[in-house]
Amino acid sequence: MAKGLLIVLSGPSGVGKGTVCSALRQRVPELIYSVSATTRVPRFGEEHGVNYFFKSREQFLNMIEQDQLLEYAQYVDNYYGTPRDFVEETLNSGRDIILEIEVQGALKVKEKFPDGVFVFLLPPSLDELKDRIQGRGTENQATIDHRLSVAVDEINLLEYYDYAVVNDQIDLACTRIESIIVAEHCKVRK
Ligand SMILES: Nc1ncnc2c1ncn2[C@@H]1O[C@H](COP(=O)(O)OP(=O)(O)OP(=O)(O)O)[C@@H](O)[C@H]1O
Ligand SMILES: Nc1nc2c(ncn2[C@@H]2O[C@H](COP(=O)(O)O)[C@@H](O)[C@H]2O)c(=O)[nH]1
Repeated sequence: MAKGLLIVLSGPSGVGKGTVCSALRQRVPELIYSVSATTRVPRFGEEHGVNYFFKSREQFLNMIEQDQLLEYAQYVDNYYGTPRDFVEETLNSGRDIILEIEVQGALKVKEKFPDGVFVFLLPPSLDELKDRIQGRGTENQATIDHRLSVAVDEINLLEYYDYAVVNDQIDLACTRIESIIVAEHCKVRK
């Protein structure tokens, strides 16, 4: 059986990865979502096992030690990582999986899965990025400033990705990513 596609969606904080990914999953229900582990505290309405597996620092370090993570990164004040077994089992069963992760982690995944499809989501402008992250209202000002301060360095790593998608409108960004997935399925593998 052919393996599924590994799709990695990255981009700076506040660009709309979560929003676009949710909309994409509504349109492509067979697309499996990789739930990450994190040491970040849950935001209002977030659920363990749905949005993230929320872990203590000790539990997270234990997952690293047990080699349970495909990749992990320290981003701003917390750890984030992708549980390995779920990704491998999904791909081996022939289903496509999407990882919504930051750039350091995405580049580690690329080393392990060079055949993955790496999509970078871009904001229409840096001012719009700032407005979106501020407008979400989930982080304090110091965290927002920290996240924005790494955003330009993250965008500078765009060249390591296969596709750049501008998230100007959610529906359009989804259509672009859906088209990429269709094209990747039609690709002649050599
Ligand atoms: N195309 C868009 N136009 C306007 N607002 C948008 C668009 N896409 C997302 N947003 C808004 O921008 C904010 C940030 O979106 P979202 O939380 O999805 O970003 P993210 O990239 O997942 O952020 P993080 O990496 O911090 O988790 C949200 O309030 C969301 O509603
Ligand atoms: N390297 C990884 N990055 C991840 C993972 N899961 C999420 N993320 C990214 O972290 C930042 C911050 O997320 P937030 O939920 O606190 O706003 C964002 O860019 C996420 O995409 C992961 O498993 N590995």
